[in-house]
Amino acid sequence: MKRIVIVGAGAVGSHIGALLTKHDQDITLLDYWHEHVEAIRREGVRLSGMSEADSQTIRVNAMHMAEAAQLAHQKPVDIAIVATKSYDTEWATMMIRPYLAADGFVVSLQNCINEERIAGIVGWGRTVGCIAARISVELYAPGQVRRQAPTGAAHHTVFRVGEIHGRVTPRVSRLAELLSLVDTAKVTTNLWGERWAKLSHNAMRNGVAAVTGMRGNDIDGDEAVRRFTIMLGAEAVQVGQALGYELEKVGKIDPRTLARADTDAQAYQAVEDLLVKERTDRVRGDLQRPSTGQDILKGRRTEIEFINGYVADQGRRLGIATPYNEKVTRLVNEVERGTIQPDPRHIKEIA
Ligand SMILES: NC(=O)C1=CN([C@@H]2O[C@H](COP(=O)(O)OP(=O)(O)OC[C@H]3O[C@@H](n4cnc5c(N)ncnc54)[C@H](OP(=O)(O)O)[C@@H]3O)[C@@H](O)[C@H]2O)C=CC1
Ligand SMILES: CC(C)(CO)C(=O)C(=O)O
Repeated sequence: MKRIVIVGAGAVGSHIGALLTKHDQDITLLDYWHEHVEAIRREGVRLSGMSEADSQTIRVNAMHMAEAAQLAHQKPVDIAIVATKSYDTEWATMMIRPYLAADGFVVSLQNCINEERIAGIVGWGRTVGCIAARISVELYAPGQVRRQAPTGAAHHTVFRVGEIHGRVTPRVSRLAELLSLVDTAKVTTNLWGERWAKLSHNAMRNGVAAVTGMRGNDIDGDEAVRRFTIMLGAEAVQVGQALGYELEKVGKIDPRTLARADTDAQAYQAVEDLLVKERTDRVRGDLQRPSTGQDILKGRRTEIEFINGYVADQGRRLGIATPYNEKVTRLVNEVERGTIQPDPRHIKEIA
């Protein structure tokens, strides 16, 4: 059996680690947050979801980051899943590197585009990417994770695992098989197109949640805020396409339509209809809050420079204007510094 260590047991890491453990996999969670690790050791990971039936408590092997050196006395790590925030990627990879098996590898199970950061430490050959599309989890108390997206059905694949070069290898096939114990999973031959599509999705929702303090369904329910998210998405897709990526769908939205939505009224309407429909169809629960919004509530650093900030940086490099992504990045920075408080008006006034 493969030994899997999850470095960064936040909402995503704890959720996946608990469900893999439930399916008898060899999982170790590794995290800095003392109370969280202690709560898991005492009581297990408490999962809840959109219905009562989703509630369960699973005992999981958890280690404090300060105990990581103990790994030297244990079975080498076959798969290290990095599920930290993007700004913690380098040290997390550096920390786990000495404990990897000879053929061990590191998987970025994060948002944003962190594979190059990981490859800089363990090499491209030991780097794998995995997108988690529509999992919507929140670590709202030590050891307690709530999910606000239904589990994937036949029409939606949650985990998309891919090699950097796009070929289907035994190790990514095996990883997708493992993740399918948690939810729907597949191997993608288009990791970069998936990554940029998810980045565009996050560019639409995460910064806006942080600046407004709004939850996912409220964002889609407000015409002015919704307009702003569509502009963000259009810019993000334009930049991704200019970089040469063949973007996959952004949520349910065709990227070519989204790219035109800032100038073409028909394209705009098509995107808006989909966003409104997602809300009606309840593709996310009412408690769902994009992770950057969760960070603000918790008074923690956000990944904004890796989401909207990154889109704006790449746009600048290519000579593509990204005023909406620039603006939301600046606003989130101000919220983080406490010079403004989260409020929908920051966005509504511009939109
Ligand atoms: N949440 C989601 O639905 C999704 C998230 N992602 C991505 O996955 C990656 C991990 O995100 P996510 O799991 O949401 O991150 P979390 O914010 O849940 O956890 C990240 C880390 O923050 C610390 N932490 C979290 N909450 C607290 C708290 N209240 N007090 C003290 N420390 C806390 C923990 O340890 P430490 O102290 O070591 O920082 C934890 O490992 C990111 O790249 C994110 O964008 C991708 C898809 C969906
Ligand atoms: C759930 C989703 C897609 C919301 O933007 C996400 O990835 C996040 O919260 O970071």
